[in-house]
Amino acid sequence: MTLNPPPSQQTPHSPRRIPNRRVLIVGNYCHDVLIQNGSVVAETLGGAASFISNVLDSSSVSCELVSKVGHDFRYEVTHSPIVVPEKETTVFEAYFDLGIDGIGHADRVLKRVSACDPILPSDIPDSRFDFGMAVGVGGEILPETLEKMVEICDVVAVDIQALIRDFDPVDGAVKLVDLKESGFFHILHRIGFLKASSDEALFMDVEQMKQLCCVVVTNGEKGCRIYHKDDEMTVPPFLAKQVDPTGAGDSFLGGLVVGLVEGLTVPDAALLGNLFGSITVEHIGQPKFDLMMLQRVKDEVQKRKKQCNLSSSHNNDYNEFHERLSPARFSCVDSQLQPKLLVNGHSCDR
Ligand SMILES: Nc1ncnc2c1ncn2[C@@H]1O[C@H](COP(=O)(O)OP(=O)(O)OP(=O)(O)O)[C@@H](O)[C@H]1O
Ligand SMILES: O[C@H]1[C@H](O)[C@@H](O)[C@H](O)[C@@H](O)[C@H]1O
Repeated sequence: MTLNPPPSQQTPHSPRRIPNRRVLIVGNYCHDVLIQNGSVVAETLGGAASFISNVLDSSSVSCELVSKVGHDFRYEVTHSPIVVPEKETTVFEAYFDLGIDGIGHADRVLKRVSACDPILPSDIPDSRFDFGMAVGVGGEILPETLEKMVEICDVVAVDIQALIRDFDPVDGAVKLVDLKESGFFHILHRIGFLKASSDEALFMDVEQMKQLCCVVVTNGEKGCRIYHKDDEMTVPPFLAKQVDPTGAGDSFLGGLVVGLVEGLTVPDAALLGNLFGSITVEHIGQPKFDLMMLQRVKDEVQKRKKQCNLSSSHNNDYNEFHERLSPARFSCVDSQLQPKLLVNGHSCDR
């Protein structure tokens, strides 16, 4: 199975004089408060946009980020957000001791306790991009925002959490609505990739969506599964010692897009996604990727591209790529230093 990136969903536009910028990330930064047994165990920079830009920046993939925060935003970030002085930054509380259902599904209960402004089409630059990533966390992506993204980006990857989250009016608890009722359904035939966790995938019809775009369902320590038209396949995980699952799906999506921008096939790019996801669960908050590991991954990606160019028969053998990436992944050993406050009992031993 090849599962190559779907062709671009470009709308007709005049011939380009200026080359595309590479990746546009749209989604608000937030403050994450991690709570266990009634106590705050960590406060960190959050938001899918922050985890994704961390992966892209670390992998030297140039990106532009559109994000809104309030006057109280606390973090130094590489990609400056738009500050809305009269608003507060989006805040999520993540409760790690509620709602664990015994079979590893709900690893945390999330409450959005404050929400910054939505991102409007006019907040997004008018340039063209190779990839767009619609990665809201607190309802900040509007249907018209996504419409603008599909117009200016060759391929758009969407995290379903940006589309199907609803928030309890009293305590902000995150609820999910069916994708068909989300108000975004009419735009989805124009996107390239839809990423969902296995819990979120229950809120869409995968059989229907895989006809419209490439669907990627992540499944924690089990890796991920890709669906496109009549093809589907599982892409294996990397072993990790889980400390905090926050941001794993975001880093996964970052790794997937790094692979696609580099010209890898979808399964190979998903392997990079699994790699960055597995490293992220070993950290509380934003992972700092080991420089040696990043260099080894870059080298392996280049080797893989050469190999695929030489022989199309290698295209489907992503197991070999997995074997080559595994040692690179284990050069990143600082997980031993992390306090293990948020282990959920679903981690793997190396
Ligand atoms: N315990 C783990 N061991 C190894 N890899 C993991 C583990 N947890 C997550 N991953 C990797 O990260 C990817 C994304 O994880 P997951 O499916 O938990 O996403 P998610 O629920 O969207 O995460 P989040 O909402 O916390 O960002 C997985 O497909 C897998 O590759
Ligand atoms: O920082 C986290 C992270 O981005 C998660 O993917 C998202 O589900 C949460 O809402 C957010 O607080």
